[in-house]
Amino acid sequence: MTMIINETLRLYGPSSGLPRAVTREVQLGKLLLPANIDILPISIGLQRDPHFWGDDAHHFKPERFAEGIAKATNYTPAAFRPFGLGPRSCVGMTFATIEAKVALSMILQRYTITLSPAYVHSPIPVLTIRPQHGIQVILEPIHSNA
Ligand code: HEM
Repeated sequence: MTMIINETLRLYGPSSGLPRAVTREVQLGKLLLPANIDILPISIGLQRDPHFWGDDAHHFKPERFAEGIAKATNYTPAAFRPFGLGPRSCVGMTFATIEAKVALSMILQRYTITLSPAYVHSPIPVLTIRPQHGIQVILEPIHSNA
């Protein structure tokens, strides 16, 4: 389940970019950033970059996390940062991850989930990344008394 959550956050994490204030002139690779500007590094670009993730970067492949995040990113922490990075990273990361696992476990103990034929894949950024037309699924009870 951890691998599935990580892969979901890699491709469809709620945060598409993390705004940062540049307080002093800084060289960032080939770019010379002047002081007193705001920048928006796009996380979703890094998390889909074939340089880090390979030619199948756009495919949903949870098994790429089978040996952990460090191995999946080839030891490049900035390539996977759905909860940010560094001293201002998300304080709710552990809570959110556990909550997702508890909720999913409760659903999967009771139902099988199939994607509805009505589903249209169209993730869009509206403050956060979200499915433009919702996610229609078919839930079937596993036990007759569910
Ligand atoms: C899947 C769920 C969540 C995701 C993807 C997420 C993602 C993020 C991201 C990307 C940041 C910005 C980090 C940065 O600027 O480097 C952030 C900050 C923050 N998040 Fe979350 N978050 C989630 C859930 C939560 C929850 C459940 C809580 C509270 C219980 C929470 C509390 C915070 C707080 C307080 C900050 C600001 C930290 C700071 O500025 O020092 N988040 N989160």
